[in-house]
Amino acid sequence: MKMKWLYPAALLLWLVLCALIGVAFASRAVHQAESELERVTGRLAEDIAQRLNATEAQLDSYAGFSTFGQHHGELTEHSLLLRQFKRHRAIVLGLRVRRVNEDERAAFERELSARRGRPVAIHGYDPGRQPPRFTLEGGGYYPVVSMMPAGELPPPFSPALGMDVSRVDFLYDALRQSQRRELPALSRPFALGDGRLGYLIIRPADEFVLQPAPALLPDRQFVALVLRVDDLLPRPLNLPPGMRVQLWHQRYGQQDPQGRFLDTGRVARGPFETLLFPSLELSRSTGGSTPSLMLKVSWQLGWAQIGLFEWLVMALLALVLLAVLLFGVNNLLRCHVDRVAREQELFHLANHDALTGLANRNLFEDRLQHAIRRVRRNGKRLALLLLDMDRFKPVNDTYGHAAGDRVLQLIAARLNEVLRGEDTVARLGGDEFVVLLEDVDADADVAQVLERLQLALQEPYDIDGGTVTLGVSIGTAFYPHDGDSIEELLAVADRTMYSAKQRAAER
Ligand SMILES: Nc1nc2c(ncn2[C@@H]2O[C@H](COP(=O)(O)OP(=O)(O)OP(=O)(O)O)[C@@H](O)[C@H]2O)c(=O)[nH]1
Repeated sequence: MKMKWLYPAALLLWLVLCALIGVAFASRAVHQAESELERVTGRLAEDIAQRLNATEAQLDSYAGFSTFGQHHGELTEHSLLLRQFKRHRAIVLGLRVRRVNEDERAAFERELSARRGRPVAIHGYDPGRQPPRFTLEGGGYYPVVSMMPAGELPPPFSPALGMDVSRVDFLYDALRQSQRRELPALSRPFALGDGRLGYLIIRPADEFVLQPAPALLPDRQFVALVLRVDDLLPRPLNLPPGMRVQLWHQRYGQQDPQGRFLDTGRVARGPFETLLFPSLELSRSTGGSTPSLMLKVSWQLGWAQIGLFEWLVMALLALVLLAVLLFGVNNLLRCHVDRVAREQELFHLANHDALTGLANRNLFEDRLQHAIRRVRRNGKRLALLLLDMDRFKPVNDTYGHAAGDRVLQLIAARLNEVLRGEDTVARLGGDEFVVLLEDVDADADVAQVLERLQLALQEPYDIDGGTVTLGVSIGTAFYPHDGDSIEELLAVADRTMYSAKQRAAER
């Protein structure tokens, strides 16, 4: 049996095992990455919530002192606000907004103009126009009644005094949210004057503080802060390679660029990496007292997930596996070769004569059987020659058994020399040999072989201590003429051999 397939099979097994090791290490890396993603997402969500809570606290204190300012003058309010701004760099602007009904509008504008010392009218804001166009429509208004600082203001707040918040959809949306929940609400982000992103946080002012100012009841007042988006998240973000952070307003879809607070952008990965490694993602709702932001952290994993140590361990495991497999295959092959050699040896011992190396009776009968079957098909003849040496016993008696053995070996060698390769010669025992000639065409051919055998075997044999000469008596039998079984053929050959021996003895 050929065992050459063992090497490719071992190589295939090795590749499969290497792939399994790779998968095990990769799944371990993915598991670690999942924990890391959870940790980073939790940390960011926590951070954002804390920052928004701090901003809400600023807004709460602004709500307090803005009404206080109405009693003690705006100068006091502004100086308190300025102090707050200095401590909290993220704050860009503080605003106070008040609801004014249509029938109160004229009185309100008069009062605001008198307070500001210049004409102030309620106006809308159309950011689509360059320069922006300020318009006004009927109904109720939410004009800005106070703002800080009053200098260079970012759109949509320039000029903000008297601007109707309800005409800016995203600001009005935040205002309505805060009104409904009686809690702070966030607007979507918008561009500040310096091009950076800002957002507005707004809440109703504390009405019980307004009690001593009946002129303002039943109007609702709101306070708002405009803050920089940059300060909503820790800087730098310190993200692992390949990680992407997206933060958007819950009232906008993830794909809507209007609601986007932050997007660190997709990280480029090779096609092989995207094919082999999974992409993980985790979303969290975050914010202050009313979570209004969505945080999504996605992570396309890649080669970087598997560290140098893991690569080394994998390479080592692969090498050890290869060595073990090659060792196993070599051992298997060696065992196989040994077994085949042992089988061949056993076969030889079972079918050959130990002294001369010629076929024994067993093998001879087998060959004869095969030859009879072949000849039955092709109609040819077989000849069986039975050889018995004359005067062999005296060799043993005179020169010893070892010399007799040597002579038997020399006889075998001469038989092999005289006969063709395809003829079978066997030792039946003692000094008796048998020859099988196949494809015999004519009797003359057999006679020729008999003569050659007799000449060769009658030549003197050199042994230790002298030279011996032997005779040989040969009996013949033909298949199918003399029988069609081995026993019949051997019996006929034995008879003719015996007659030949007698003739030789008489001479
Ligand atoms: N050395 C040796 N002698 C053997 C072996 N096997 C048998 N013999 C001997 O060979 C002899 C064969 O006997 P025979 O055939 O009667 O002897 P022979 O002198 O040839 O007599 P004829 O055949 O009548 O001429 C016996 O003496 C056996 O002991 C063997 O393996 N080695």
